[in-house]
Amino acid sequence: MTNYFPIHINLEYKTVVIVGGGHVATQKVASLLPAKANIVIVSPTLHNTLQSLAESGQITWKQKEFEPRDLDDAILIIAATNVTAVNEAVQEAAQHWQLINRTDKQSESDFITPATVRRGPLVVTVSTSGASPSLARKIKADLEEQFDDAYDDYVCFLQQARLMIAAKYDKGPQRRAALQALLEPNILEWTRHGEIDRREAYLQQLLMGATQ
Ligand SMILES: C[C@@]1(CC(=O)O)c2cc3[nH]c(cc4nc(cc5[nH]c(cc(n2)[C@H]1CCC(=O)O)[C@@](C)(CC(=O)O)[C@@H]5CCC(=O)O)C(CC(=O)O)=C4CCC(=O)O)c(CCC(=O)O)c3CC(=O)O
Ligand SMILES: NC(=O)C1=CN([C@@H]2O[C@H](COP(=O)(O)OP(=O)(O)OC[C@H]3O[C@@H](n4cnc5c(N)ncnc54)[C@H](O)[C@@H]3O)[C@@H](O)[C@H]2O)C=CC1
Repeated sequence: MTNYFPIHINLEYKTVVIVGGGHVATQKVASLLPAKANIVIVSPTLHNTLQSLAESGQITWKQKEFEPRDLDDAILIIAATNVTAVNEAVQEAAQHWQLINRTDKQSESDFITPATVRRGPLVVTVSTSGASPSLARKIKADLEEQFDDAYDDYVCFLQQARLMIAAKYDKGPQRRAALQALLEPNILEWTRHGEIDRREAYLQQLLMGATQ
């Protein structure tokens, strides 16, 4: 089994080339779009969902069969055609500095993509290291329930509160105690119920030094 190293890459304005424009390519595009990558699809055909994204300029579609020069600017490459020989040719054409994901052959991939739950800044990913992609998908569905939509606003609040606490207290025990007190479970509940005033009052207390 490969022990993959999990990282979160900033792909903004970086080019990701996907060869193939079918179901699997559509799944990969869905997880790449929030990362604001420059997504280029090389494929003679395009899945319906991807057609509208191409029309609105959110992705670039090169309507053609794969050629090695299609990979020129790619930092990441996803080989997602239904033809093994084409996926092999994509792998062959990749330079040593380009990372490739063979969607049909895990053992030949430099990276694999996890199942991902996004709630604003909160990103929860699941991987089975390729052992069972379906299990990764199932665990994701469970996590979607556990981390409901309220987490978006909740984590954004924690981010702002953390900045305010850092501005108020120097590094040290008082700052640590205030940051720790932010994990008070009521804050999530207040967020869920729209009780923003109570949440704000709690933060103001922390900023006045009340952490016990
Ligand atoms: C190694 C990896 C490489 C990669 O693609 O990155 C890979 C490889 C392969 N998947 C295959 C099949 C399926 N994959 C899914 C679903 C997902 N697959 C995803 C990731 C990964 N799939 C990477 C490992 C992830 C991990 O476990 O850590 C998810 C999580 C994320 C995503 O795709 O972005 C996404 C869920 C999306 C979501 O819900 O969010 C389903 C189920 C379904 O679609 O409902 C099936 C059918 C059931 C089955 O076969 O188990 C096959 C055989 C193909 C064939 O038969 O030819 C291979 C090839 C091989 O195993 O070598
Ligand atoms: N990693 C994963 O999560 C999964 C991987 N797979 C694998 O992914 C592969 C693709 O599956 P789907 O997307 O369902 O197939 P699909 O049939 O929906 O799409 C295949 C795409 O490849 C394109 N294509 C074919 N020849 C090409 C060429 N020479 N140059 C460029 N594009 C070309 C087709 O036009 C089509 O758009 C399968 O072979 C399967 O092994 C399948 C399920 C899940």
